Amino acid sequence: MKKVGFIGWRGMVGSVLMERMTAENDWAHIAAPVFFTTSQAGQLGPDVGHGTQPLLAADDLAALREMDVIVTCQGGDYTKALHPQLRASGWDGYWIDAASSLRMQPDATIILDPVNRHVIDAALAAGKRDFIGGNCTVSLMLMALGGLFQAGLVEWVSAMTYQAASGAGAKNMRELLAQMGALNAAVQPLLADPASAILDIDRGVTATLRSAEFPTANFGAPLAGSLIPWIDTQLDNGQSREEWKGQAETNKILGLDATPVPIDGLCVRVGAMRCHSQGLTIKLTRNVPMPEIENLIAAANDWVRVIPNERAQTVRDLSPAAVSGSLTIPIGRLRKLNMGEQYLSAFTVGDQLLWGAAEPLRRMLMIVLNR
Ligand SMILES: NC(=O)C1=CN([C@@H]2O[C@H](COP(=O)(O)OP(=O)(O)OC[C@H]3O[C@@H](n4cnc5c(N)ncnc54)[C@H](OP(=O)(O)O)[C@@H]3O)[C@@H](O)[C@H]2O)C=CC1
Ligand SMILES: N[C@@H](CC(=O)OP(=O)(O)O)C(=O)O
Repeated sequence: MKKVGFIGWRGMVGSVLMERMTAENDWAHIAAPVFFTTSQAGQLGPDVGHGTQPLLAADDLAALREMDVIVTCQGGDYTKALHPQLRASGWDGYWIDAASSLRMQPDATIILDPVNRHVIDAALAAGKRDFIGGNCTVSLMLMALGGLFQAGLVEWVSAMTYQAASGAGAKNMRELLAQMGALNAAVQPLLADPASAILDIDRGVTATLRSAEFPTANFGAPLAGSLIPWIDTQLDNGQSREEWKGQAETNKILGLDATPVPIDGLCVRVGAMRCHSQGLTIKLTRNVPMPEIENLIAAANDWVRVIPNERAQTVRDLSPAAVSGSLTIPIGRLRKLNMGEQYLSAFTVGDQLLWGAAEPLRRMLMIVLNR
């Protein structure tokens, strides 16, 4: 059995990974998992059915080099610091990583096996060793639209996103709730009085959103009762880095770098907790009837679910509230747009901590362990 080391296992993404591995009984495939830490070396690690062992230091190169497989959810700074040292030392184990740092490196493969198992298998056969989870928005879009890409039906995509607080980290999720609480508290007496005027309540909310005391240390702006139309850093061409990832990562995942499909849009942070939603405009390469489109999308993988373009089911099933904590990828609002028969609209929602982060890593680990 291969030796597997875990770094970042107690963070938000790492905890979801641990939960999923337990739910799928994955620990049975690992003789003695080794847990590392950047801050708690020597303390007892988690018990995943093999007893507890002291945590090892995550910068202990000798201990890391003992591993056949390293799975890290620790973040990009850790990857940038340790991965080059390990490879320079001659370590040729499998590196499975949630961080973005290595994704576009020529030797790295972006993993989303329900969509690109053929790319992963080719990389393994070619002796590649770096397998990196994709950007959450990209992975969730591909889980939803994989059937259309597979059929060669996508000429281009414009994605307008509605991204959850969790994508910015655990502290940001707390800050969103603190903002919600502050807004409610500011107008509580007026809310409790059914005779109060709604415009007075609204004035109180707006004043609170704009007040210096409103908690914005992590987001840098109000999110509850508002939104933030910029995610990640600014690029010279006017895109945000999150928007740039759409085309770059999608084409790398699909192995289409030679003839890339154009993908662009606007990425927006909204007050959802852990589900990213996306409104998609798709230009098809040819006019295909709606039932065929729906069949292609639905048949692409075991998690995508087509929601009929009908009000009651859409409101019930196509929202962060419905999807949070589940692996299901609903896609709905499917219809041809006024622009013409080759223009398709779609709306999809996905849990960004599951298919957006932890699940592709978990599945890649199982692919490697079962080789
Ligand atoms: N958040 C997301 O949506 C996504 C994140 N990623 C990637 O995953 C990386 C990790 O993200 P995320 O899980 O959100 O990061 P977290 O901040 O939740 O965890 C990162 C590390 O912080 C340390 N830590 C310190 N205090 C605590 C505490 N009280 N509870 C838990 N951990 C603590 C842990 O390291 P230690 O045990 O060593 O102290 C932990 O591994 C990101 O940097 C990114 O590269 C990828 C896709 C999506
Ligand atoms: N940038 C994403 C989360 C994330 O971690 O993305 P990446 O893995 O590409 O850095 C968001 O804010 O929603």
